[in-house]
Amino acid sequence: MTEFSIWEKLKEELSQDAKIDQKVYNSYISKANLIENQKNDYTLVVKSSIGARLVEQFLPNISEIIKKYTNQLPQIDIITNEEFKKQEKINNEIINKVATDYEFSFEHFIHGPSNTLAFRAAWSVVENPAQWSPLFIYGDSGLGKTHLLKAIEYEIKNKQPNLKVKYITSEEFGHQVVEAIQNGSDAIEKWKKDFISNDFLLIDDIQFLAKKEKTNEILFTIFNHFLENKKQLVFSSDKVPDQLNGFDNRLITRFNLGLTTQIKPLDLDTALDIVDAEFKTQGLNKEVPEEVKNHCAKFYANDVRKIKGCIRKIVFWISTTEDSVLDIDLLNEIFKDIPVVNLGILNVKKIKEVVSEKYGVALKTLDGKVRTKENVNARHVAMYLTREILGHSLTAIGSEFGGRDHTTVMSGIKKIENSIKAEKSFKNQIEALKNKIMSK
Ligand SMILES: Nc1ncnc2c1ncn2[C@@H]1O[C@H](COP(=O)(O)OP(=O)(O)OP(=O)(O)O)[C@@H](O)[C@H]1O
Repeated sequence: MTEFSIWEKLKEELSQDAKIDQKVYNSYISKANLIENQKNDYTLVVKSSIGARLVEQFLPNISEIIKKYTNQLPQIDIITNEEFKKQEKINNEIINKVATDYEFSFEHFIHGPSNTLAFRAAWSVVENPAQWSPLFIYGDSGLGKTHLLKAIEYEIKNKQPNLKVKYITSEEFGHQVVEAIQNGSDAIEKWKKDFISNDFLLIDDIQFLAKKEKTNEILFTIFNHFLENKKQLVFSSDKVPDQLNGFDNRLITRFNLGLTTQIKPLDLDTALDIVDAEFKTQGLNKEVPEEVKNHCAKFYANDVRKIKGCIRKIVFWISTTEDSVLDIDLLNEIFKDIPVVNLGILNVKKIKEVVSEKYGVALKTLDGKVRTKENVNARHVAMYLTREILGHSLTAIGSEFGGRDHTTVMSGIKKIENSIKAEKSFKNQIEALKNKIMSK
């Protein structure tokens, strides 16, 4: 018998019990709910605290009736609706927190050549707090910076609960500073005190605090406190400290004081491991052909978020379309509305082939160091088209074109953009190349 039917039975019997005041029954017992927490352990939820007190005196009667149905004397707690809602909220928060936190743990961070340094740096912060402070992790969007910050938070919270750790996005940080400032000097001091009481402070996407003078001033004092007291700071950003515009120089110098580490676009093996893990997480009970995995990994190696999105889409498609065969043709079908995701056709190699043919330069010189005018122009065009068609990040393009840094890539792309603006014939030439690549 479920707790619901027990309760319905109980109410029937209680309503006929001469020892129970009818007013108490009508106002409270008939409107209460009985919840079974575990076997033989119940919570009776009553609408108000007065009601709870009145019903309490009938607990022995209620227990006896339950025993008639379960053969055991139950444990019953009485709480009010309000208390119940609060408790339920806390329980839900705990459940959600555990689920999301665990997803972002070190165990779930797949590492290989492209991100292993950042992974090890994050882990060393957990093992030897403050030895490397601040730790500054930078890299393009979707490559796991937040994941590593949250993994540090998860690890400290669960394994070293004596240490206090605070993870915060820079937007939230800025928002809290503004709110505290609006509430006056006592509020800002109280807020700062609370902040510096942490042993670990992890601020995500610090680039969003650029040009926020007052917030940066406060960050500066918090920063100094952490350094002076040998506590751990961790920042993530999309750029190295020296390229962060809109920050005071004294903050940039401090960002550089500890350990700075990059997460690079994924190498193929790491991307493939992530693809495998994501297919497993999504619960696809079908063999995934190597060529499909390869395409997902290669195409999205510059953003894990996109790898995950792509796999979710594939799994959804497979689970809703009967008899579909998971192969490259199916991928092209799934992603046909997004031309750049035409997985069977487009990749950097194809772009390089079309460009080298057009300008009559050898394919390998596009990655090389030869700086004749023709080679440099062809290289810049190929980089520009890689950005334009595939949407790869500057850093990714740098590694795809012979290990160049992203500023070199940026200036090459800029030159092509300027020429497109200045010369109609050049613009047409680039358009024609683009069409050729897209239709290849
Ligand atoms: N190496 C990895 N192993 C497993 N999952 C990863 C890895 N890198 C990233 N992810 C997952 O990819 C998604 C995006 O990662 P995350 O939010 O950490 O990126 P980010 O670098 O902080 O991006 P942004 O700069 O846009 O905030 C998350 O679901 C994260 O768990």
